[in-house]
Amino acid sequence: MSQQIALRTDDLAVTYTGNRNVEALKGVDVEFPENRLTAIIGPSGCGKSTLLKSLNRLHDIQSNVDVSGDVLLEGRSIYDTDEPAPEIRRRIGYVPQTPTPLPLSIYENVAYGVKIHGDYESKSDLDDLVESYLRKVNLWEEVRDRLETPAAELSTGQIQRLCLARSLAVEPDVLLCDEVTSALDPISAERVEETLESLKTEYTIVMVTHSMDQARRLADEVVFLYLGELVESNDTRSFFENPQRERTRSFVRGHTIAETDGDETNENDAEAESEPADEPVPAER
Ligand SMILES: Nc1ncnc2c1ncn2[C@@H]1O[C@H](COP(=O)(O)OP(=O)(O)OP(=O)(O)O)[C@@H](O)[C@H]1O
Repeated sequence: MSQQIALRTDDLAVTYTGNRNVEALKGVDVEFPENRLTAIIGPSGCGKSTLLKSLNRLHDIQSNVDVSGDVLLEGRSIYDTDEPAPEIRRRIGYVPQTPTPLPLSIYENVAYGVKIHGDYESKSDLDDLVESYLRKVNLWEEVRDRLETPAAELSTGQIQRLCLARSLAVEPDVLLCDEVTSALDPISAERVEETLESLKTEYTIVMVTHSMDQARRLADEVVFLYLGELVESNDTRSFFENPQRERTRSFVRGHTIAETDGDETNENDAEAESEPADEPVPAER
């Protein structure tokens, strides 16, 4: 059965123009299948966040960023279009690393999203929708008795799930998640992972992560970037068990060793970044 493609890039290039030009993405062609979770991985500075932000035109709000090529949502350009950028960002939601609740109650944080989408007729409809989105992110049971308290009183992990609920409430087609567990303690991170696991059959999710373990656990597909270029993208099992490129093998091996040692930073980063992309790496020990 062939997989539907929700989102894809076409020769996407991004350059930061400032005191010096930084080519952060160089002609990237990558596909994100519908209702699957795709992890974007790669060493620090390889362009993961730049790619994620290109996928819903977040660079528009920054000066000094040149974007060329294209991003297509269900086959239609999100750059060459009359569709307003806020509507594009509603359809392709972005969840940042550090969650920021609105200075409102728990209820109103989610209701805010529903009101943007406008798909309710009565207060009771709104109540039902708020409950359903809080249930989707596994937060309902934890907050049902205190919906009117300020969202800021929740724990960071609960706030992250609340922000996910708010993003879902505008009914996006795609959800972009930028290292959404990295600011959380392990238990809160686990709850957010459980939430993403339950959402991924219903939404197309694209997630940047530094953790190979997290990519293995959660992702259906993996995209590996290196120095702004796409090295390899494949289903998760093939990616980790049968990488096609030497660069991928080297990166996965380095991370596996680092994570086994309890350090999720990539010990290979410095070494990897100093090597030209197509230089052969030593054979696996
Ligand atoms: N606003 C900016 N202005 C200039 N250069 C930038 C800007 N943002 C990112 N860069 C540069 O673009 C390149 C890619 O950065 P990006 O943040 O996309 O990498 P990343 O893979 O997400 O990194 P990390 O894993 O450390 O978060 C890096 O060289 C970075 O220094």
